[in-house]
Amino acid sequence: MAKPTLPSGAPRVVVVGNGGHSRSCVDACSDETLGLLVGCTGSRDGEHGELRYLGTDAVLPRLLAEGTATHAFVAIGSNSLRQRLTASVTELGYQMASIVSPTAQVSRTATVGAGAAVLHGAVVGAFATVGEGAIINTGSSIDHDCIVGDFAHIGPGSHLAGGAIVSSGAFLGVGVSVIPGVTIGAGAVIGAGAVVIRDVPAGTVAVGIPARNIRKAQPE
Ligand SMILES: CC(=O)SCCNC(=O)CCNC(=O)[C@H](O)C(C)(C)COP(=O)(O)OP(=O)(O)OC[C@H]1O[C@@H](n2cnc3c(N)ncnc32)[C@H](O)[C@@H]1OP(=O)(O)O
Repeated sequence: MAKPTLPSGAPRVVVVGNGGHSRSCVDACSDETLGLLVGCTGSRDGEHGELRYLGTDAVLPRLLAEGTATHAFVAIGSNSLRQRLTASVTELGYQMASIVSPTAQVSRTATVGAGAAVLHGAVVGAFATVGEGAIINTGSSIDHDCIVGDFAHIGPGSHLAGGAIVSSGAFLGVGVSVIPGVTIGAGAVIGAGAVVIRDVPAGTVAVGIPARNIRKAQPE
């Protein structure tokens, strides 16, 4: 990626993770909103496609100490791993960057937490809240007054109607619809294409139309 000219005080951001979700996040970055992307860490050497690979996560303390990076963005699709790595890089002393695609629409009355990603074409409605480290994936929408908890993931093309709540660490697969006012519990998993019309308990897998609880979610 060509290095833009930025003010000397601009955030210097290392992207933690170099898999598919990382590629989507970097594609949704703009230099104006994020700062200078200095490269990525991860386990798959040289496979990011866009960012310079800086090594495994073991290089993170050095990057911070030498001033190569000031901020981190954890670009990992797994909710639990993203949460653990966020805790680790925060402990190291990194500030957390968040990503909002220039093609996303975020209401001026909405809040987007540190470390969150709002990807291409997503819509975050009036007075909605996106928690820390949450993912609002490509083409999804969360309408007015929705709450998406910390480290939750709203999958591509999923839609939350007004006032719906997706609790911390929950995952909605691609193309899920949630009717107004429903609460999805912490760590719940909602299968692709489901239509959720009633509350889903924490730690439960629910699938289908209407969504039915099929089992307990396994720890990731
Ligand atoms: C950018 C990105 O790519 S973001 C990532 C987006 N990822 C996704 O959308 C993945 C969403 N994942 C799913 O939908 C998965 O099927 C899960 C998590 C719901 C369940 O996965 P598993 O635990 O492996 O379930 P498994 O495949 O064993 O299926 C269990 C049962 O549920 C059914 N089932 C599974 N998923 C669904 C679904 N989405 N809708 C309806 N029924 C389903 C299966 O047919 C099966 O039924 P049966 O017992 O009658 O045969």
